[in-house]
Amino acid sequence: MKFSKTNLDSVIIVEPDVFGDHRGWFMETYNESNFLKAGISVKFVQDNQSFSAAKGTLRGLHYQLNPKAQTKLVRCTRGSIFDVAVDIRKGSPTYGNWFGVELSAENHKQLLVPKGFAHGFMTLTEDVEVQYKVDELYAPECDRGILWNDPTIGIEWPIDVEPILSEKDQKAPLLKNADNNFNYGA
Ligand SMILES: Cc1cn([C@H]2C[C@H](O)[C@@H](COP(=O)(O)OP(=O)(O)O[C@H]3O[C@H](C)C(=O)[C@H](O)[C@H]3O)O2)c(=O)[nH]c1=O
Repeated sequence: MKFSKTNLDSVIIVEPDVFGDHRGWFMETYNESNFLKAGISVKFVQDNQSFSAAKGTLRGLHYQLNPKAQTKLVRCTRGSIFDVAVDIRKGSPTYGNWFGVELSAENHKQLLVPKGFAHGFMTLTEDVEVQYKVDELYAPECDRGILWNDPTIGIEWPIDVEPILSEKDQKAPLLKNADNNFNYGA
């Protein structure tokens, strides 16, 4: 299992070891001991899965406020997505900066999105399944969003068509107007 840093501290790309043979392949998709050895201490309590039928579906940018903030370990098990994390910790040297990476059933890559970061993805194919582990239970009262194309963040989404969005995501606020109780270093 390989852990790679990104331009955002604590946002990590995780690449499991894949064991192929004549039947196909096997991989450990999560291993607590490997994460602890990599200095990542997290206790996941919920697994999520979503299906998006159309290419260009965009889910995000989402996060849960403290005290229900979530660390997420995201992977794509069918098709392909462009997965994005945005630093929304006030006072962070990378506040408002984003990182994106292609996660796919093919490349087996995962993205660790820590508390204090908004998360979203755009599907790059049809019939996409995304699975992710979170370390806090769903708390709708703490569920918040930021507008996917907030110009102050400037995410370079890879498909230049109008994305398919939920009503909630269409109405999400800009980062500067979003509820935010994340402070860098807190
Ligand atoms: C997140 C969540 C949702 N739900 C229910 C609430 C709604 O009735 C329905 C769809 O929820 P939502 O539209 O928020 O789903 P997504 O747009 O896929 O949002 C998720 O996708 C983005 C990329 C994220 O990072 C978040 O984890 C999460 O917000 O599932 C639950 O019952 N439990 C949950 O943990």
